[in-house]
Amino acid sequence: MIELVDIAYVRSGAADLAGAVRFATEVVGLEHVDGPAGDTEPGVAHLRADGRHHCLAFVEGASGVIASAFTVADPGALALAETELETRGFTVRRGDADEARSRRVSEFVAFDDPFGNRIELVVGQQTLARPVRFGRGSGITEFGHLCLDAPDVAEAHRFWSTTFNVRASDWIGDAACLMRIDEVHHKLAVFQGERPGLCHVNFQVAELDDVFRNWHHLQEHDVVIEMGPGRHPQSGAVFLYFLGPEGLTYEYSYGVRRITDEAAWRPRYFDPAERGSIDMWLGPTQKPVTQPQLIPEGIHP
Ligand SMILES: O=C(O)c1cccc(O)c1O
Ligand SMILES: [Fe+2]
Repeated sequence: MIELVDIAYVRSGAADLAGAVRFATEVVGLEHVDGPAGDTEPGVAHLRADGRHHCLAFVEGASGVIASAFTVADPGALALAETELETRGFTVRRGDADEARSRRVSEFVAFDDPFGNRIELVVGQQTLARPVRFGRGSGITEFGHLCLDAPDVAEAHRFWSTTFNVRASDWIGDAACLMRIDEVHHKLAVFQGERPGLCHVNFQVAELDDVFRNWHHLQEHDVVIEMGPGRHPQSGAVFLYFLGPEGLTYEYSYGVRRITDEAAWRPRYFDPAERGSIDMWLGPTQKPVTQPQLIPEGIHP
């Protein structure tokens, strides 16, 4: 059993790197760590939400997720994880020094999950001591969770829960499984999708008001709201999903449940066919984009 400590980052390709960074800072509110004053690395931009050096890295190139990363405790744990994954039949690759530097970690290994999602396990993720210089006052407090796509959610849960210290917190039938690695209701989710991929990245905000302020801000800037504001019956969080450049879906949420009595928690099974199973406020599940011409260049892929 491999012990995951936390989520670390998502690394994603950006065909228009400057556009992806502009959206992440000016719209989402993240800090561009290696902006004009930072140490620049050609073709890579690091975005920060909390103490971590970054939780999102854009790499100039084809759009789409490159890897999703989790922290393990120390180099010994990483070495054990490497052996364990190889024993289970996975091809595991050690990152080289340049790759580790770009990720601001001391060491990492990479492998593909059974569905083809590239996963990286890291140690020594850099922490920045200075406060986050948020690009906008969106109220972000931290990188909340990442959500992967897989064609078979039950099989994905089986993989994650038997290989790692990952437990199901709640199910939405065979459409989704929300999984925890610590007290937070979920830091990893898997949604049913035809292909592997990144379903969304989530950022927690400080107040309920931030969700609604952000909603207005996004609307004023003609950002495509995919769903919300609404309330997830699973984590209890008030949420807002919106579409960024390069096809990346972001989620703000406030008020995610913490599971403090680990022994007492039983995962619940919500029915994806029930209208309130994703949004207990019964909002529309997808806002149709009726006027795509209103979406400015660089905001929508
Ligand atoms: O927070 C949740 O409970 C949740 C539920 C369904 C889908 C999500 O993305 C979530 O974050
Ligand atoms: Fe989510």
